[in-house]
Amino acid sequence: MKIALLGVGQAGGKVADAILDYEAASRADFVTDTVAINSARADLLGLERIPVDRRVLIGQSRVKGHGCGADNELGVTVAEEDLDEVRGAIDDLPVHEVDAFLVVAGLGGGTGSGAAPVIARELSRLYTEPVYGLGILPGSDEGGIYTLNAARSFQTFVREVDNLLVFDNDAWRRSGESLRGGYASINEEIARRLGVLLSAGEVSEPPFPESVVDASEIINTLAGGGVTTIGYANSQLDRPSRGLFGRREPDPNETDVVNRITTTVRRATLGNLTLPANVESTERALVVVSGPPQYLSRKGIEGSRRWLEEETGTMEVRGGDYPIPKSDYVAGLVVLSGVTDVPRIKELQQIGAETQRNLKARAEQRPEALRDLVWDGDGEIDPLF
Ligand SMILES: Nc1nc2c(ncn2[C@@H]2O[C@H](COP(=O)(O)OP(=O)(O)OP(=O)(O)O)[C@@H](O)[C@H]2O)c(=O)[nH]1
Repeated sequence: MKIALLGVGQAGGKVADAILDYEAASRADFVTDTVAINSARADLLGLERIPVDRRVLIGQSRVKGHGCGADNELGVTVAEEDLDEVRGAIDDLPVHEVDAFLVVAGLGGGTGSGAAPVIARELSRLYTEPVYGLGILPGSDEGGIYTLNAARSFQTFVREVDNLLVFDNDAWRRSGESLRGGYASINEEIARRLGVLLSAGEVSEPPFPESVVDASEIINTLAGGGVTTIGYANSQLDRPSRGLFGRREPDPNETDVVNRITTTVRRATLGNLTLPANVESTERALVVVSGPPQYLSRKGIEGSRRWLEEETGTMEVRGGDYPIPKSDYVAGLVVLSGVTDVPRIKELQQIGAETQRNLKARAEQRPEALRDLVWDGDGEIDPLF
């Protein structure tokens, strides 16, 4: 699937950069064009892969290139005010070569959280191609305001896109990974998952897939809107070295191949989702199995599809393969689209609502508290003027 990629805010830009890294390392060409949009000049300068002339600074007259400081209403305002600048960049996109748009942003801050839904709405207004969002949820240790921002942006973003793919920074941390050392490894993980999905149907040299996951398979899986979570797992291959004279590797046993695929797909679905969700609440699903061609099997993929049908209770499960000859592992990627039972979103909304109540109550008490602080109780002290 060919996409136009728009990274909004710092997280959006960095994840877009990571997706371009993945593309450069893979055999496929799936990003037609990229645009980074931010209100912080330094964040735009820090990007590596997105071309300099595809970086758009918004909100300069209001925030002077310093970002929105986790104020996502300001994020909305600067995007709306500078929509012409954004439109200018979008106008340059070779839209005839694009199957869909992908707008990426961290939902906890100001710029990405506020501007991404505005940009998605504008893309939907201008083009007939689907507009997907990739929203990153903040870690729960980031604090109330980030959670409230994410809860508000989530509601709006879901409404403005054709489907919102969600990645929860918290789920990554709970899986035992650390957020320390920056977000580099988490961004690589996001890029890998999207990369496998989007590049599977865009292989330009043999071996070609037996069962191609093309753009229409992805679009049909994401049709109907809502929220999507993506599972991924891989199984390391113990491949014999080729020896001095490049002996051909013996073909693996068929039963082992099938078992490896089905186990990997189960692991991807049950323990490794970008947003933990009750699998039974899935509306549509898609499975892609990648690896060296001799480790891919129609029987294995069919078995995984059937297993997913049973597990999700939906009959709409699509599937295909993505041969990568030099890969050292077999990977299973599972897209669960239209999930509705997602405890983390409920938690986010609950904490967000508490934070909002707390902020409102404090704002109401503040004028009186400040008056008490500034004026001496008996009014004996005269102000200067
Ligand atoms: N996965 C991932 N998450 C990130 C990254 N950087 C920030 N985040 C998350 O995204 C949220 C928003 O942060 P930023 O993207 O820096 O914020 P912004 O959209 O630029 O907005 P302002 O800085 O407030 O103008 C944070 O609360 C983090 O949860 C990143 O590189 N990767």
